[in-house]
Amino acid sequence: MRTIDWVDGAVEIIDQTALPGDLRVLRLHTVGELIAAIQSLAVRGAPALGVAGAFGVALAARVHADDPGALRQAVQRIETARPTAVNLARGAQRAANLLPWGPDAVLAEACAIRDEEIAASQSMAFRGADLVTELCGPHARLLTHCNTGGLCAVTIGTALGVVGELHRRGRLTGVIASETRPLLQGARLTSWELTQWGVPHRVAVDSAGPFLMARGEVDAVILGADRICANGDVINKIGSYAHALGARRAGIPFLVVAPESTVDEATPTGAHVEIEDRGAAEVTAWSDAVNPAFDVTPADLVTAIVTDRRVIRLDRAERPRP
Ligand SMILES: CSC[C@@H](O)[C@@H](O)C(=O)COP(=O)(O)O
Repeated sequence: MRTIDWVDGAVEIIDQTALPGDLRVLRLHTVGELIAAIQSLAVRGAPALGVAGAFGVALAARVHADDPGALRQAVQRIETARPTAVNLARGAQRAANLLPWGPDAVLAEACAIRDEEIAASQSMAFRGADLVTELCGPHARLLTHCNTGGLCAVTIGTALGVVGELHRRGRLTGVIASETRPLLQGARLTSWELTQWGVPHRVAVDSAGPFLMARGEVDAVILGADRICANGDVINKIGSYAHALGARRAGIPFLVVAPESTVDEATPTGAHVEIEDRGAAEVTAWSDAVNPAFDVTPADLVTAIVTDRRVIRLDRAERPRP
């Protein structure tokens, strides 16, 4: 089942706010509905956001075919619906480049982006599984953060795709999914996906990760990215940096799996990236709160980045942009 697709003139998504209780499909007919789905995290995760951005422009191209001003405004609203994952603006912009050739050309480009993400997921799963075995030996116990499965992409996923591939190869001896406060992408979504795939796993509270590593219960941390900067800084779900510090202290690899569509060679470092602030309400109803949705893991804490085309060994001074 695909997380996001174009079906009979509308965008269909799995509503990730309803999981794990309900597996519900939403049909989005307008740019407004699509933006609301992005902002509520009904569709989320960097690769899926790239596809959503492109399909959003395909929707806009149909509705505003005769109104260039409204079309431009719709594209801009889609690109900026969430700020941190580079895929969203990139996917929207790629589809928007086809606007002069009409709505069918835009839709074809959006479908190409969808298909490229499916191929990228498959490629990362193989490449990442090989690297985990190289670094950790024939049997690995992995800790993952946030949700990086098929739900964050179109199918398969990024880091969780590697976990699934290692399971298929019989090379996995344990998975810990950190619950990922406050919206519980790990406890709700990763746990649901691993259950669907038949992968035994346990959920840990976020703050337990570094201690479990220190106690020798984890062979590597593996997670995704919303943006990878030219110097190798990794922007990902809040809590990733703490896991990187724990991994460095425990002396285990910290692996980032993300498609090339997430590598932003135009952004020099994490200091240049807007970190989404999702407001206090998601954290607590009874006291003030600060709620940054992502953090920056400095490049020197990252062992390797696995994309669909390359393995960048940051521990050997390689960088996304040489
Ligand atoms: C390749 S998925 C990697 C990231 O997009 C994922 O870990 C993440 O941080 C998603 O954040 P979310 O706020 O759920 O969209």
